[in-house]
Amino acid sequence: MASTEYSKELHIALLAVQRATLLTKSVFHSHAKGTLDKADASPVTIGDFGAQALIISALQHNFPDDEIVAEEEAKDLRENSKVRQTVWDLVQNSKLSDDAAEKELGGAIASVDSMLDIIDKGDSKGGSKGRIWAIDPIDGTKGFLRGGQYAVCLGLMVDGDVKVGVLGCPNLPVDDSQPLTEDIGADATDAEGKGVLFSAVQGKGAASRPLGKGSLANESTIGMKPISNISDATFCESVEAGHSSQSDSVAIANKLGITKPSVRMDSQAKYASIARGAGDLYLRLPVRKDYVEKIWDHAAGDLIVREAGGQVTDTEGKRLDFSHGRTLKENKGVIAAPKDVHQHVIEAVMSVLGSK
Ligand SMILES: Nc1ncnc2c1ncn2[C@@H]1O[C@H](COP(=O)(O)OS(=O)(=O)O)[C@@H](OP(=O)(O)O)[C@H]1O
Ligand SMILES: [Mg+2]
Repeated sequence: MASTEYSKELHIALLAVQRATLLTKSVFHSHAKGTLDKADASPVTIGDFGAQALIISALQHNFPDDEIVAEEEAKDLRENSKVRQTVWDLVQNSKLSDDAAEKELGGAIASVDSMLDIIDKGDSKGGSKGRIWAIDPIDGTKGFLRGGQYAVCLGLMVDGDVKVGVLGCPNLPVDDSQPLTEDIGADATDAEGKGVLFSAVQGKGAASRPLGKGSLANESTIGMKPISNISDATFCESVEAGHSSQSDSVAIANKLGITKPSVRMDSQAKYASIARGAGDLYLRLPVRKDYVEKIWDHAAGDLIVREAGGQVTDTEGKRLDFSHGRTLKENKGVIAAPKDVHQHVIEAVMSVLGSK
């Protein structure tokens, strides 16, 4: 592998997200359909803990001095031995089939107690200094549970700036050119041709490759689709009306002359989908004034879209600011669009939200 800036970080992040995403898929298959009482926890809980443990263990092996901001903590596992054992069994059985890659990630976690300590290493406060990884082990909880879109998310920030981003999207089509449709998220799990790893390094563009089970070869460069007429745009938004205002998005679409209905999908799969040109815009419009977005819900997607030729800001046109700890407390909502139309979209957003 050529050694350029952040190439080791990218390589390890891809392998770590690949291994964790495969774990979440196995949880979906073994726990989603009727065995919940045995596990005494929801599959999302088991998948979240397992994926977080695997990613942090790989990061600690390779970058022991880096800090980590991750969504979960081990408290519930420490208190519930049945769930703890379920997660531990799963983590022990989640190995990449490529032995050399598994070795690069540091191999197996030594014991159940070290697994708990590893999960709790994601408690950094974040901030504007140093190297900090942001992890969302299962983003799009509801999507995961319904067999739709979800993403395993990992980003590296250096002094508050995102340098590397990786998204594991097991239920998106491998084919970058497949257009988004209304039902792309429904019942997609394990259908033929599904499962993608997206990545970006600052200044080096964005790429996709099949999630697969083995090597990371077959990378393709991705880019946003040029839009000649904004009224032809396809926009994505959250499935959950509580996460993004669906009435405001209709008003903004009207203002832009967009007639196509939105494509609703859970998770950072929205960022990935527009970055590969399968859709054009991502609107995340605040519903509750008091909600602050979390950095792990946006770090990887923000970089992947910007490296694919897009711009990502909040609803007032300010870049997302990852230097304020675990949240994006200086931003409200997210607007992602191809660079050359982004300002036009922001004007429509501000005129709709400003007139409320
Ligand atoms: N009120 C409110 N407003 C905005 N965002 C919220 C809100 N509440 C939660 N969240 C976060 O949304 C994350 C999932 O985002 P999605 O775009 O996938 O939403 S949805 O799943 O389609 O509903 C979700 O991430 P996960 O918990 O990892 O799924 C939350 O961090
Ligand atoms: Mg999330």
